[in-house]
Amino acid sequence: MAQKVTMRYLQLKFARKEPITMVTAYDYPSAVHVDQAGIDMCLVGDSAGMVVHGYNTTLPVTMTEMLSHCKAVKRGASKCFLVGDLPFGSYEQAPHQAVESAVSLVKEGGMDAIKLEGGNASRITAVKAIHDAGIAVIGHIGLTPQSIGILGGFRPQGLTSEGAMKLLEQALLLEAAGCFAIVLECVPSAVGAAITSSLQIPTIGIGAGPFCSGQVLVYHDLLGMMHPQHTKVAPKFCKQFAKVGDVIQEGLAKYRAEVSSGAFPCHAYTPYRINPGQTDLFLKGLESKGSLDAAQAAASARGWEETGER
Ligand SMILES: Nc1nc(=O)c2c([nH]1)NC[C@@H]1CN(c3ccc(C(=O)N[C@@H](CCC(=O)O)C(=O)O)cc3)CN21
Ligand SMILES: CC(C)C(=O)C(=O)O
Ligand SMILES: [Mg+2]
Repeated sequence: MAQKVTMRYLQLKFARKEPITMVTAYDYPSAVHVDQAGIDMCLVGDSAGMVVHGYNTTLPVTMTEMLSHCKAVKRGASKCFLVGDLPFGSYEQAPHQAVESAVSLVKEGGMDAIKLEGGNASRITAVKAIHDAGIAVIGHIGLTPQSIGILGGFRPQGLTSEGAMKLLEQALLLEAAGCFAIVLECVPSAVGAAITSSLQIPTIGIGAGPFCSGQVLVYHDLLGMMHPQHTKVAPKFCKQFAKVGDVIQEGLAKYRAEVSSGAFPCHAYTPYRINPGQTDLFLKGLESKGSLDAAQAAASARGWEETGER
C-alpha cells in the first residue's frame, strides 16, 4: 500500500535524480485514475478552462471554478501531492490578494501547494508573500498561457539568447523567493537543461525536453481525449499514450444502436420486480380504476419478466 506523497518524498526523488511525474486532473474520476497510477503529483490546472469547460484560453477560469475542481480532485486522490493553479485575475493585483487566493485553494480546496505563472517583479513579491504565509509554491515560466495577451499566442519561449537568459534569471529569482519547484513550459531543451542545472529545486517540464527534473502533461492530451485544443492545434510536445477518445466514441455508438433497436435494456438489466402477491392486486387496482390498457401493459410486461418473450 503506497503512502501519501510528501514534500520530503519529492525532495528525496529529486536528490536521487529520479524523474518526478505530474499529471493534471480536474474531477473525481480523473483524480482516482491519476492517484491509482502512482503519479507523484497531481495538478488541478487552470487548463480545466480549456479541456473541460471548452474555452479557447485559460483566461475565463474563476476561483469558484478552481475550488470546485480542487475539491472534486481532493475526494478522488489519496496519495498524490496535490497542486492547485491560481487562475488569471486571482493574484496579480497585490500580495494580499495572492495570499488570500492561495489560502483559499489550500483551506477550502484541500491542496498541498499552489502554482502561479510568471517571473516578473510583482510575481516574485507574490511568491514571497504566499511562502511567508506558510504555503508551498510552484513557479511556472516559459509559455505562461495566462499572458497570452502579451505573448501573442501559445508560442514557445526562450528561443533567443536574451529570452533564454531572462528565463534563467526569473527561475533563480523564483527559487530565492521560496518556490519548491518550477514548471518550464514550451522552451528548448537546452534552456530546460541550463535552468535545471542552475537550480537547487526541481524543474517540471512540459514541452521543455528530457533534462528537467520531472515532467507534466495535461490528462486529456496524454490520454487522447477530445477538447477544443485537439480539434485545432494540439500541442506538438504531447505524446498520446492512449486513444481514450476512440473508446468513448465506440461505447456511445453501441449504446445508441442498442437503445434504438430495443436490444437494451434486456432481461439482465431489468432487475426490479413487484413484490410477490402484489402484482394481481396491482392489476385489479388498475382495472377497477378503468385503466384497462395500463392493466394489459402491466400483465404483458409480467409475461416478459417470466419468459423473456415480448
Ligand atoms: N489541452 C491543453 N494542453 C496543454 O498543454 C495546455 C493547455 N491545454 N492549455 C494551456 C496551455 C496551452 N498550451 C499549448 C497549446 C498549444 C501549443 C502549440 O501547439 N503551439 C504551437 C504554436 C502555435 C502558435 O504559434 O500559435 C507550437 O508550435 O508549439 C503549445 C502549448 C499548453 N497548455
Ligand atoms: C500545463 C500545466 C503546467 C498547467 O499549468 C495547467 O494544466 O493548467
Ligand atoms: Mg495552468
